[in-house]
Amino acid sequence: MSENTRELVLDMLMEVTRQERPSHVVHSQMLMKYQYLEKQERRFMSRLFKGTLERMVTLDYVIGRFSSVKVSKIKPVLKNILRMSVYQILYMESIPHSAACNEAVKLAVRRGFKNLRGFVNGVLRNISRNVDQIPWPDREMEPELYLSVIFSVPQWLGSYFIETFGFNQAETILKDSLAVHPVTVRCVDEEGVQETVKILEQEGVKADPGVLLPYALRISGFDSIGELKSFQEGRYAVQDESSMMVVEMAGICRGDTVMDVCAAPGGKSCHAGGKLLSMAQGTGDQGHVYARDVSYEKVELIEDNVRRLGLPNVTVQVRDALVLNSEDVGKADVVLADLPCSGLGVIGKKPDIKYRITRQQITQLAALQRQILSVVQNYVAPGKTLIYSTCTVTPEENMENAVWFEKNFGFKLEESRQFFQGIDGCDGFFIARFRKMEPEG
Ligand SMILES: C[S@@+](CC[C@H](N)C(=O)[O-])C[C@H]1O[C@@H](n2cnc3c(N)ncnc32)[C@H](O)[C@@H]1O
Repeated sequence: MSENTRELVLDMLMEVTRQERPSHVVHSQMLMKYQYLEKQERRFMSRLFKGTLERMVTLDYVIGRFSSVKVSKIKPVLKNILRMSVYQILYMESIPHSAACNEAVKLAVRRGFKNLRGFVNGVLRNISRNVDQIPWPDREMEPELYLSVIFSVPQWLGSYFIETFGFNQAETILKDSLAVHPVTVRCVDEEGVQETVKILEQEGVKADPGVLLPYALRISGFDSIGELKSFQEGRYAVQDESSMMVVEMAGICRGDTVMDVCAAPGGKSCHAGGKLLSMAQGTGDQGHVYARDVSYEKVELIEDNVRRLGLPNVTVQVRDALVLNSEDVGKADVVLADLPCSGLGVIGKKPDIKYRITRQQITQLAALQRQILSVVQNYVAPGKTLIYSTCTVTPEENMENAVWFEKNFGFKLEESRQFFQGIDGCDGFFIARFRKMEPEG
């Protein structure tokens, strides 16, 4: 790999660790921007970038064991150079240790740390010589530190998971977050899944069935999904099966009015719109989805998906879900409230979440969810449905909020499901379906 490739990865890591942009955005922009690079180089960059981020706590632990300077005292650029080099040494068998060390030293010099090249070289050579003697924490004696270091999560999060789920389930969830998973897609033509499989195979993509739904596929063996013709033609949408379950559980009927109050990038709105279209079956009764989000930037993401998937019955609007629209009161057959959350069900896909989230933010998010629910419940027509969902696993944001909602508003909790990554074969996700009570008399 060229020096330049490693330098690009360093820049990407700097952007994420300075909290300028989320990792999935930095990664997809890299794939778009460097389309001219060899496939092999782009794969190397993806692996090194994602791997280093995913394993950051683990890498810092190892650096800390072999460095004379405390990790917290190492300058951010040098720290990221060390992290990505230790990642190569520990996890990339095809890279000789000497190459990882030499390239790191050159990179440090190019970034103005000429006088620290001995330090970088020393730490990396020391790690390289002792890969088999790293003193990892003990699973039985130090369970919290063990989860933190082995599965690369902040220690408070490891402790929180143990407290909430017990050690074994916490370990299963965290282990799955580091596993390599195929990309899950929702076939738009639910009846034509086999045809989509054939088209994907012609593009050199492996497609396996999903575990929860017949129209879900797990695809792998491609570089960037945006470059696949089948994707550009709108044959499928990238969506986890847990998220597809939202529309499945909503019980949408022909001609329904659906309000998706936090819709970007439009996964569930597009699913609902497609379902309504296929239910219409030439009757012209296509129903309607109002897909809303808080900003123009967010709404543009929904528009892109609606356009690509060709859905005439989805209207995209900028709306703040915290502000009541009086003209919508009692108008919806289905309100989808897929609310902002801590995202702990998707830390495998978006590893920066696990480093940024705090215990206090979980509590704040649970309160925000309550606020939004108390506004958007007004849009549900009597006898109709509200779906509350999150891509997280914390009881505070999920079942506790569902119980609170049933207790405080005129709704009946009809069904709820909590999915766990590593247990249910999908992302960690929560869905609750409520029915609005009809007025008495
Ligand atoms: C979990 S995501 C929604 C994912 C989406 N339902 C999908 O399936 O593609 C939560 C969304 O809530 C939006 N959001 C946050 N606060 C909001 C508010 N006050 N009003 C409307 N949307 C908001 C965020 O911009 C974010 O896009």
